[in-house]
Amino acid sequence: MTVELSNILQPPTSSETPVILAEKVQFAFGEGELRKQILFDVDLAVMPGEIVLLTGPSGSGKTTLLTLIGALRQLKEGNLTVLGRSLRGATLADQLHVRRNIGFIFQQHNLLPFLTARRNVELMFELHPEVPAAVAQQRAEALLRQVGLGDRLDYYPARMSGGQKQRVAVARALAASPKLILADEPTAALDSQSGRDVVNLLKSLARNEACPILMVTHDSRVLDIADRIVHMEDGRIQSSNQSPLMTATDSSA
Ligand SMILES: Nc1ncnc2c1ncn2[C@@H]1O[C@H](COP(=O)(O)OP(=O)(O)OP(=O)(O)O)[C@@H](O)[C@H]1O
Repeated sequence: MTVELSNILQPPTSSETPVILAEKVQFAFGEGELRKQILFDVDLAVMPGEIVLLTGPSGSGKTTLLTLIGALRQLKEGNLTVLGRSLRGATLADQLHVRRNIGFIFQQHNLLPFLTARRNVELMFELHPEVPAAVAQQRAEALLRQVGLGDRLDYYPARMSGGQKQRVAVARALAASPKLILADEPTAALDSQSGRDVVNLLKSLARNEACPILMVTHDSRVLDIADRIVHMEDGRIQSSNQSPLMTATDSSA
């Protein structure tokens, strides 16, 4: 058997290492009598390039799990490794490393109202001072063109529709070439067509950059973008499946 030197010198390829690995994750809000456990023994692995949707009833713990994965909350029980960093008892430096490498998209676009579309996207690079301003400007402009807003570069959020604002949020999330996108109900505030446009854009841009996505959604209209759907109930993962569309496509092949 021939063993390539490059295989010896290099660590396992990233395709073999989960971007997110949660093992027996528990989480509770409050202390003592007010303690309320929200997550129970959550196991989840997301591989590079995967698009995984997290569904489940209101209050089942989806957002809580997403914020733990995004290093926006402190994990105390169980193990959670994101982008190669263990988040249990993580230092602030580790948390910041993980956050800097994630593109976040929320239900509300969270654009700054006093900045233009272009400046809202460029703002991401304040977390990356190593990127020269001219490069940041070019990247912001190119992404806004890719999301179909080449003619809105200097518009303020107040002059854009909900779908356009969410497209700016997609451009912003992808600006600094994140290694993971976490999206929480990104289509909830949008009409059906705008919602589809936003997730299709997100999918194609993320695919171009081989960036995995973990998206919380109640929106049955966008389930077909998923490689896999993970369903949560009462703080537990109930099932993990291929998307209905993929299953339908497979069986018709
Ligand atoms: N800061 C908090 N303090 C106390 N309890 C909280 C806090 N945030 C969320 N919860 C509770 O944790 C549970 C899970 O909330 P979470 O937002 O994770 O659910 P979800 O599945 O994302 O719900 P939805 O689909 O409605 O957004 C809920 O019972 C909620 O009331």
